[in-house]
Amino acid sequence: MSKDIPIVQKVARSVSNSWSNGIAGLSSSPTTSFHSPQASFPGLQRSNTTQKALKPFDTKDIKVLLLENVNETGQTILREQGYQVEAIKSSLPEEQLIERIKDVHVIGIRSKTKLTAKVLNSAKNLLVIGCFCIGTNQVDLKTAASLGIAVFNSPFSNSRSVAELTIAEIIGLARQITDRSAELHAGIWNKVSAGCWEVRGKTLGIVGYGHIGSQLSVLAEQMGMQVIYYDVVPLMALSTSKQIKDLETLLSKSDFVTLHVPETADTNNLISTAQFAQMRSGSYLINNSRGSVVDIPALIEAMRSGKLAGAALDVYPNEPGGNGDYFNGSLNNFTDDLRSLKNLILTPHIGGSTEEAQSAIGVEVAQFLVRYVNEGTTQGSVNLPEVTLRSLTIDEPNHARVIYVHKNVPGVLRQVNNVLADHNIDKQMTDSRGEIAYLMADISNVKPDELKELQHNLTASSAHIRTRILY
Ligand SMILES: NC(=O)C1=CN([C@@H]2O[C@H](COP(=O)(O)OP(=O)(O)OC[C@H]3O[C@@H](n4cnc5c(N)ncnc54)[C@H](O)[C@@H]3O)[C@@H](O)[C@H]2O)C=CC1
Ligand SMILES: O=C(O)CCC(=O)C(=O)O
Repeated sequence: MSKDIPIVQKVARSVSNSWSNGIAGLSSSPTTSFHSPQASFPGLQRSNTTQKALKPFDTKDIKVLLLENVNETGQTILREQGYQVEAIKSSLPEEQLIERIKDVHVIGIRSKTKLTAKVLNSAKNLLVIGCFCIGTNQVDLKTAASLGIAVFNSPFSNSRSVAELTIAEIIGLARQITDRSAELHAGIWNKVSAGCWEVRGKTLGIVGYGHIGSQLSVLAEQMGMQVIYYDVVPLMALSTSKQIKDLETLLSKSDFVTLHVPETADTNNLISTAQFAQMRSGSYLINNSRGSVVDIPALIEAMRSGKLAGAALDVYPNEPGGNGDYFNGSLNNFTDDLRSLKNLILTPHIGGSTEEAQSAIGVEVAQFLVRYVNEGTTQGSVNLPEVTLRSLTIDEPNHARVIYVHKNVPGVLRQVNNVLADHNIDKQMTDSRGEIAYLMADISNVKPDELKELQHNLTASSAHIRTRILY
């Protein structure tokens, strides 16, 4: 298979000046020395104008910490901005994370790093979090929003990879491939057909018909499977698949059940003893979603009793921060039981681990991070309101961009506009999400020595969470 990574849309170096109450280490003396602009996000620009790229401080003052082996594509985009990027292959335990996160402005993680309230409260300079994956359950999104820290993810760049892994597992379980392979690796020739099946004509029950579930349904139908799905919201059925009104009915009709739901309070132990009882005898369960979704002791019991003919697990309640011989009792006390079971495919959370997915995720999330740091754009954020303004251009030399994250309470806009009253507000956009609101305003005729006062006055409001001024 080709190792070539897909052509990556490079983000040109384009860093705005930033005057932020939360950033230590950045220059506090903005100048008017505007630099040659480059277009980094063409879609957001007006035609025939060139985006302004401003650098009153050295871009290497932006510190980025990337954990969990974030793909080279993402690292390159961030380095090309001039940011100081440190990339580590594993995740970090909480105490080390608290130490390391203190002075970074940007952190990039995948599914293992837990950004809890305790960790976030120690991240005094943190502007933005990039989850280089789909799931964001590892981040305390509410606390992040309350601190004015934006969170981005990659909503579907690895969906196809997870769907393809699931297809491989459906056939692998039906034919007991991993058992036969393990036997032959041990020198045992065991040619059997009992309990091995074609998948054609069998019923696949998909729980969670989002990006992954619906993609999987198309692939499964192409192999001649009948697809039914259960989701908490009504969703358009692709091809000939059918939505089922409740989980119990889906479980009782499916030969293969596969889970593609997020980790939430409602999906915790979604499949437990009662649900295994509702499944068909000799059916199969696949969990490529999150470890909390399946009650593993109940699964072990269902496998031992013969109720299940096989299962595949890619995710576990506790997963190690890096690679190594961790699949023992130290993290999860049921690992020995799992390892002893036949026709149980165990994979180390590799659903999204393909070259294609990782390089695409690297680009997508790094671009979100750059846009947020340089321009304040929250489009794509999973925890802040989505706000964007078209770029400032070199035709607007004395403009500044005010970014104001604040509590969503009455009277704030009046206060902000009073502070900005001496300037023309060229464009302004504000939106709220729950208790948090996000305002962006481009103002003209701003002299460099007025920036400090603007910053001070905006920060004075009791509703203030975070103010940045880009100019
Ligand atoms: N193993 C791996 O490497 C990977 C695992 N994942 C996991 O897969 C999950 C699903 O990913 P996507 O399909 O992209 O998410 P998605 O958000 O597109 O779809 C999830 C679907 O689940 C439904 N849902 C939520 N709660 C439900 C419940 N209680 N019962 C039934 N349906 C429910 C939602 O309505 C939605 O349609 C992610 O949240 C992530 O945890 C994602 C990528 C890679
Ligand atoms: O590849 C990873 O680290 C995480 C994949 C995953 O679970 C996700 O995208 O939610």
